[in-house]
Amino acid sequence: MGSRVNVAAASPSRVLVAARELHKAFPGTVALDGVSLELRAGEIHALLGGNGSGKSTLTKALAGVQPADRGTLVLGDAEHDASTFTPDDAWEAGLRFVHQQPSTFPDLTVAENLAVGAQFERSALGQISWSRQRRAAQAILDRFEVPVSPRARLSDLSAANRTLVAIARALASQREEGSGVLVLDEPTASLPERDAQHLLSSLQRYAAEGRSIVYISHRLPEVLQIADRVTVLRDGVVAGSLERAEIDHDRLVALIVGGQLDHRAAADRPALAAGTAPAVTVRGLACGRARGIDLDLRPGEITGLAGLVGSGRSSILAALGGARAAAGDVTVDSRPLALGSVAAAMAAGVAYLPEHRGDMGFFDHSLTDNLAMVVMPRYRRGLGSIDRAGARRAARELISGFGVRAASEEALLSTLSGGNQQKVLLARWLQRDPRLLLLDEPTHGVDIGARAELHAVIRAAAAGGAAVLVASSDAEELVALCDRCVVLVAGRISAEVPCADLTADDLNTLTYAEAR
Ligand SMILES: Nc1ncnc2c1ncn2[C@@H]1O[C@H](COP(=O)(O)OP(=O)(O)OP(=O)(O)O)[C@@H](O)[C@H]1O
Repeated sequence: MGSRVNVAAASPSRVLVAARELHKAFPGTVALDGVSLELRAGEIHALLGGNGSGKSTLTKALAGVQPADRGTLVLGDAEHDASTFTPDDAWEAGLRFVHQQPSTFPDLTVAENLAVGAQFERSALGQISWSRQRRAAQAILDRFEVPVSPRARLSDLSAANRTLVAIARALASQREEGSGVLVLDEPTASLPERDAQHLLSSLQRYAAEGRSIVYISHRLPEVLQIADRVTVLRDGVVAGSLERAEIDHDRLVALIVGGQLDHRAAADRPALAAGTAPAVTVRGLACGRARGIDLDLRPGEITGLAGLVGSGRSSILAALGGARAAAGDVTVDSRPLALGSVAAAMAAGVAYLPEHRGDMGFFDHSLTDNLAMVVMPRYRRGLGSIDRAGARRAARELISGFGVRAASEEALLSTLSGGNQQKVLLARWLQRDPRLLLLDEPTHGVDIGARAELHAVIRAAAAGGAAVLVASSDAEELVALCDRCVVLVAGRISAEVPCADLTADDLNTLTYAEAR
């Protein structure tokens, strides 16, 4: 990485795209309030900001998929009215976008994925030529140094390589070699450390060729590592822009949260009394890749599940949440739990927040409906009527208690930013005072301030008597949040370590060492 040519630093580089004074309002929210941004050739430009600060809205305005209400976009020599900017304009100007879950096709091969949206290679008779297709794909993979075979099915690749294929596809369609803008929305959010590093060094290479890379992330260590410049949004305005030499952790945090982080969240919890009986026992659990899983989960204890993608972390949580078929013996408060049934799990006091919000429990209704749905008996009145005013009151309290940024309790869940949706879903389950709380990537897409708040909420749930099981690809998060960590390798538990003196590096070492 040290050999990288930093074009941005070497010369006052060309501005490829400039956004000037963008405004965008939604009912009840001003998402962009005069935002300006310059993207230069050869730079990695980090776009940061708390949940709901306007990052996605700015990205959508640049992509033309949700134009700004007003403002100007300057693309090379051409000036566009931002309110009439279209996806075609963005494409023509060489703007490409890769989202957190890239829109690739898992059942197709790498070569097929690279051909979709471009042109399939055809023989002289006009038929699709698969051998030419594979050769063309190989050339793209070589050019962007993506270490996969054109014949591999996308679903068989690691998450990092899937993302790299999506990026290669986006870059290959840019007209001029080594120019244009690539916007990446949290590409490393669910990648383990080593895969994330692989992706970051690829991005540095792509920038050094003269592109501009916009990098949206909540992971500050990555930003410190790769950003040439940073723009921080807060409440729809630019809170600050920093050049490489000015970027440091504390400055970034201060710009993102608008002050100091609240460290109360990190306060110690009372130590767990020795000999506390487990609230949940798991014996011989088998689900997906996970096999022979034995766990004792005690009330008040937060247990982390560490492991690489595909190690079985998510399968274990889904099995205990009743969302996947599974075999084995599980008890909650000494009573056997019927596996494979969400209803049985809920009745036993299990609350499960899956990794992908869309998988389970995301209903595009109002926040009130989403929060009330798991505690409906509280609001039922005689003759089938519902105490709607009571549900709205409770929703308002939860929204303020969890610091959710929303226009009102009647806003649709889909109109909230990603991190705020996550807070609502966590708030929903915590109302039930669960006995077992299962959290898969609980702070995925959540900003640094909200993350501390969510950790405090999770600790409070444990202090209230819940046994908590957390899966995360972020070792920092696990060691900060958990009492102990269980390391999974290829579906089996390979180690169990207390977190008191554990560092994230220790945990990563365990995870990878065991994987060899
Ligand atoms: N379609 C919409 N309707 C109503 N409000 C919206 C809509 N899209 C975004 N908003 C609001 O605009 C604000 C900015 O949201 P945006 O998604 O741009 O934030 P973000 O910085 O990308 O957040 P996150 O880090 O959580 O993804 C938020 O308050 C959000 O609720």
